[in-house]
Amino acid sequence: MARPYRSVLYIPAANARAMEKARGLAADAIIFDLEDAVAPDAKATARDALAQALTQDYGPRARIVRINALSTAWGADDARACAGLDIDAVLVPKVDGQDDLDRVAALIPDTPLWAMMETPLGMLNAAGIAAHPRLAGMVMGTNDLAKDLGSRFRADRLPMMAGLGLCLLAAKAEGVVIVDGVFNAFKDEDGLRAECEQGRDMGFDGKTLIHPAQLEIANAAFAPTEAEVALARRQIEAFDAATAQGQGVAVVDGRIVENLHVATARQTLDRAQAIAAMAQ
Ligand SMILES: CC(C)(COP(=O)(O)OP(=O)(O)OC[C@H]1O[C@@H](n2cnc3c(N)ncnc32)[C@H](O)[C@@H]1OP(=O)(O)O)[C@@H](O)C(=O)NCCC(=O)NCCSC(=O)C[C@H](O)C(=O)O
Ligand SMILES: [Mg+2]
Repeated sequence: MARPYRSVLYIPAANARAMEKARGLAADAIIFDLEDAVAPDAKATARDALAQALTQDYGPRARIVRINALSTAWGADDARACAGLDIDAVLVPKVDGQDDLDRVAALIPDTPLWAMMETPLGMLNAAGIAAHPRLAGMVMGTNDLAKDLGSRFRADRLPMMAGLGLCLLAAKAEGVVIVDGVFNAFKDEDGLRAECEQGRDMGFDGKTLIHPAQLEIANAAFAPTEAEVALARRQIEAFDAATAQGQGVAVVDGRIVENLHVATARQTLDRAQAIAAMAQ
């Protein structure tokens, strides 16, 4: 992961004030939304407002545009408009399979694609979607998924686990970024913190967010803690010392450290470094 994606903030492209405000917010990435957060009558003006907003400097924050599906009246125009924008990725909603990405790729020559993972078919085809040559990231769409599953919202997200797990496996197998779905109750800090911790434990790179008040909690949850960074350094030092003496295993805090643990430790340090670079 060359850059962090702890906090990925949705902003309706019809909301000029929010797009301006985001230039100073502590988000690792921004999703400028032309899809569900924009009313049908506002789609065309939102597209124009977005093009204007993207002439501004968003600093180190990744800029991602969520277009409408090509099956809608707006999708093709959104895709063509993206081809001329200075952005990091185009996010395609309701991806069921590779064909959906092929169709968008044909309209947008070079920009990396991200996929909204939010339909039952998308879950079942996650491996193929992750393997698409233009795909660079996946975003869980847990609201649409719950709608299609007919599932209830639960704090432990048990009904979501099969879908979350399939998408995580697919993303990790292909080495693409994967961020968790939104937490709708944006004033419930404890609920958000718990869901971020769960997502971090599962292996997500970060969380999609709907309000600036959610940024701090997600940024903290998906960053390595000071203790994790310190442990990673000690593991690397201990392993280096062990190998210098011809041994393949070290022991730190009563636990073995082998080369695979060193790989994880290096990832932790790389992640901490990428996060520190965001603040500069
Ligand atoms: C949820 C909101 C409608 C709340 O808006 P509002 O009532 O304006 O909130 P506040 O008054 O508390 O706002 C305080 C200030 O923060 C700015 N603000 C608010 N939201 C954002 C934002 N997302 N990005 C940047 N800035 C934001 C306000 O402008 C205020 O600024 P100031 O004037 O300086 O005080 C609103 O937060 C909102 O619209 N959120 C985004 C909703 C959205 O994008 N939804 C679609 C994505 S979720 C989804 O589709 C999931 C997926 O597809 C799935 O299936 O699960
Ligand atoms: Mg959705």
